[in-house]
Order: sequence, then C-alpha cells, then structure tokens
Amino acid sequence: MANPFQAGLMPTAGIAALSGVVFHLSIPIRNAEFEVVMFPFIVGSCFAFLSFAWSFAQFGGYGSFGALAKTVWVAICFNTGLLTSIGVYRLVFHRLRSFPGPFWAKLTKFHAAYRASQAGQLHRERAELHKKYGDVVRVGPREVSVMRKSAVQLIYGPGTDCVKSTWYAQAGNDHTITSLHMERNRPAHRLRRRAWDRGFSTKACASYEPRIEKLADRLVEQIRETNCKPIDGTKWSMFYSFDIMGTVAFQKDFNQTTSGTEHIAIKGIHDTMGLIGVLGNTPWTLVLASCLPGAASGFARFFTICATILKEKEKSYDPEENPQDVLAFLLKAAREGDQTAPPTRKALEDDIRLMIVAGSETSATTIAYQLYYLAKCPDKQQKLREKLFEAMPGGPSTWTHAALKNVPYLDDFINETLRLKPATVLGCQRETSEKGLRIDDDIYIPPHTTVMVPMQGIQTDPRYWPEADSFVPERWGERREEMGTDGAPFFAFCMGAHSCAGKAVAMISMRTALSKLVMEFDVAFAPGEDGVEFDTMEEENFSTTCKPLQLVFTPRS
Ligand code: HEM
Repeated sequence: MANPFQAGLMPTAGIAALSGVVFHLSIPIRNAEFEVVMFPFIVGSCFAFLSFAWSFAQFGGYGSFGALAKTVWVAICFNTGLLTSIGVYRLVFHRLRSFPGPFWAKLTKFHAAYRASQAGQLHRERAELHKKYGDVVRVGPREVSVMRKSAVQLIYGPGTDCVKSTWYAQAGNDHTITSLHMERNRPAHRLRRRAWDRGFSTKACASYEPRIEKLADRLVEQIRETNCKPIDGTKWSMFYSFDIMGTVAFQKDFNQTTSGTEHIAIKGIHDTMGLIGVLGNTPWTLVLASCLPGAASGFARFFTICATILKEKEKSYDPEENPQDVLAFLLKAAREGDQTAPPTRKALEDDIRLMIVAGSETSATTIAYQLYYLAKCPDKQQKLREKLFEAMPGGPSTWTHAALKNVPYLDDFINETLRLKPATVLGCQRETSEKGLRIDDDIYIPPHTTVMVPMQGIQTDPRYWPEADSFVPERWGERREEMGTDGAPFFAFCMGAHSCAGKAVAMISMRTALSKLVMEFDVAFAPGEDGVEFDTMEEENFSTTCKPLQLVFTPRS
C-alpha cells in the first residue's frame, strides 16, 4: 500500500478536502454551540497540526520546512472542504433554509459582525430587512428575527420555554462564574434572581430615594453653573446615571456629576463597547479577543476597579446591619450560605460589573433621549412642567418623590421615550426549545434556533402603533384607548424571568432627574444643534451608544 504521507500535492488536497467534508457531516459539530466547544476545538486543531507535521517528517521523509509546508497545505484543503460543506449545508439543507434573508447572513454570522463594524446600526438595517422580506427573516445561519406582536409573549413572556442564546456565553459558559445576566441555566438563574430582587424590593428602593435625590440635586446645581452655555446632554446623562448606580449598588460615589469628567472605570467600559457591538455577533471571537493581551485593556481596568470595590465592601460590610445597597444584599446571601447567593466569588465579581453596566448605560441612554424630546417638543416640555407645578405649586423647593405619584404624565413621557428609543434597541436573543416555537398558524421556528424580536422595530411598527414615529406621550394617558396602547407590543424592560431586575430604580432615577430638570430649567437645543445626528446616528452595542447632544439649560428662576 502506498504511503499516504508521500502522496503528491493534488491527491493530498483531495484526501484533505474530503476529510473536511466527512468531519462536518460525521462529527456532531452541526448543532454544537461553538462558544462552548471552542477551546477544546482550538487545542485539538493545534494538536492535529503538530501531529501531521511530525508524521510528514517521520513517515514522509520531509525535512522540517517541507513537513511544515505540506501540513499547511493539508490544513488549507481540509478547511476548504469543511467550510464548503458547512456553506452548502447552511444554504441548501439547513432546518432554516425556507426562511428568507440576505444570502451572506444565511452563510455566516461574520456578515452581521461586518455590518455592525460599518455603521453600528444593525437595528436600523434589521427594520429594513423586515420591510423587504416580511415578518420572519433569517439573519444568521441559525438565527431568525421575528417582527410579529404575538411573538413577544411567546419568546420572552413568563410562560416561554425559550432560553438565553449563545450570545450570553460570550463570557464563557460556566454558569458558576458568570453574572446573573449571563446565567443560561434556568433553575440556577431563578435562584440567583431572588437575591437580586431583594436588593430592588419596594422597601429597598425607598431607602435609595434620598441618595438618588441628592445626586439629582447635584446635577441641577452643576447645570445651573453652566450659565446657559451649551453642554453635552449625552455626557451629563451618563455622569448622573453612573453616579446613581455607584451609590445604589455599593454606596460608592463615582463623583462624575461633581467633576464633570468620566471616571476611569467607566471609561474602560466605553472604550470596549464598540468591540462588544461588533464581536458580540460572533460571541466566540469575543471570548478569544478577551484572551489577547491588551485587546481588552480598558475592560481589564474596569475589572480591577470592580474587584477593589468588592474587597472594600467586604471589609466594611456589617452582617448585623440591614443591607443598604444591592451588593450588600448579595453579600448577605453569600455570608449566610443562602442558595440564592452568587455561586462563586467570580460570579459575585461579575455581578458587580453587571450592576454598573446594566444599570448605568441603559438609564444614561434613556435620560439623554428624554432631554432630546424635551428640546424637540417644547409643547410637551411645557405640558410636563405645568403638570409638575400643579402637583407641587410651591415649586422646586417643595419637590418630593411622593408628589411625583400625582403626575402620571411624567411616566407617560418616560414610556414614550422608551417606546421610540429603547435602550436595548435591537432586542434580546433567545433560543427555541426542543419543541421549536409555533407563532400563530403560519410560523414554525425549529428547535435550537436563535430568535429575537427587534425591539425598536416592533415598538415603532405602524401596524400596532398609530402615529408610530411621533412622540406622543398622551398615548399612555388620555389617548390610551383611542390609540390602542394596551394591545400594542412594548417591552423596553423585557419581560418574564429575565426582565430587567433594576426597573424600579431606573424609574425612580429617571423620574427624579426629569422632573427636577423640567421644573428648574427651560431645555432647548444649543445654537447650531438640530438633534438630527443624535437622533439618527446612534450605535447599537447591545445597549445604545448615543452621539453628543448640545443643549442649553436656562434657569427659570
Ligand atoms: C432605562 C433603564 C433600563 C432599561 C431600559 C433596562 C432594560 C433591560 C432589559 C431589556 C433587560 C433584558 C436584557 C436581556 O434579556 O438580555 C435588562 C436586564 C437587566 N437589567 Fe435592566 N434596564 C434598565 C436599567 C437597569 C438598572 C438601573 C439596573 C440596576 C442594576 C438594571 C439591571 C438589570 C439586570 C441585573 C438585568 C438582568 C436580569 C436577568 O437576567 O435576570 N437595569 N434590563
């Protein structure tokens, strides 16, 4: 029998390419979650490469250079066979083959990563795809986007059997070391969520109110000192929101509203958001990138600061005291050996990072958009002011959290902002169960498919929302029935088991800032600012990254 290690280039190419095809068809990689098997796969590939090089030298009679060159040739041909087989399978035989969508999206998720790297506006592109292809679009090899009201409850609602997709494995799939948000294991998530919910209970939130009010007052003072000079509303919303999160989550003052500069930990997050927006489309590349020295240095700084926060908190934590912040609730559970505690120290550290990122970026974006709508719609601004003064006729000095309860228009204003500009603008990915997912009579999505409803797309879909693109807070109040608001899809805080844990705090901090700013100032676009770039050029990095917005705050007294 001829020695295969001495075969010529073309026979070697044929055997290698065929092996690539056989590998794809015979080994269960077709449904494997690559994020989960990536490290064994990479180690196996390196081992195979070295074994081939050694075998060519040992049995084929090649020198070192020849053996290496032949191995590279084998690798190229093997991967060509493998990728061709994967491509043909995805286009012709895949369980999602009947769903329409862009050609390259069906082939590879690198298509989405590429598109995200171009303008960072996948959410806008997704809306266009739905206009072109209909309610269900294949947006990845095993991913579909569904623009249908009935899909929202089925995918996210309390009774859903969909689970979090591999997007949530981007920090690894070991659920004992990831945050609550990345926890894909349902029973474990349910347990851990209970400790978080204690940190956001009505009683706990009431205890955060004075701290939130103090920070809002600080914001007002700082803005007053600008003396009607233009300031960047996006930046100041961010300063305020991160300061709030610091004090609510672990009683740390990031001092951004005082200094008017970005804290180094927060800068670390912002420096990395763009990378997450692009590579989050192929989560395994994000895992790889995080292993490269220097690639995530900004995030590394953020990690170090969070670890320090935890150490400091552990020192000052008094188990006899009632918890005064969210982290204290988690520490209490951990110290008491409660099963709702984060399962490991690493998970606890990841939870701290989650508090800052999930709590601040989202609120910052939403407050920035509220400022935008105040400036864009002066009539709505004036109406909100009148309602606030009706509830607090003595003016800003008589402001109280309790009085805000008598101003439903404040929540109408916030809800309308969240409808048009939800913070997670593209939406959240889930994976269908073993049974697949039936939506109405005409859509069946097969098992283990990544599914999502584009959040901004459906919250501005004219089939469900009259005057869909207009800012009409009244649709949440006096025009509710007429505009059919109750039946329309709205899930800016998501819903079901994975809905936003911090919604109550988010609402308190937004109500506080918005009401105080409107009572204290007239808010308008600065000269030369029309809000168009801010309104149209936002980037989707899971949460939205807003462009600067130049505003003038004119004191009313
Ligand atoms: C306007 C502000 C906010 C909006 C629009 C918002 C929206 C959301 C959404 C859509 C999700 C679901 C994400 C997913 O399924 O991947 C979520 C989850 C979460 N949010 Fe918020 N959020 C806001 C503020 C906050 C605040 C202030 C906190 C406080 C720490 C917070 C903490 C969380 C946590 C911990 C989760 C994960 C929940 C889980 O997986 O069980 N959020 N949020």
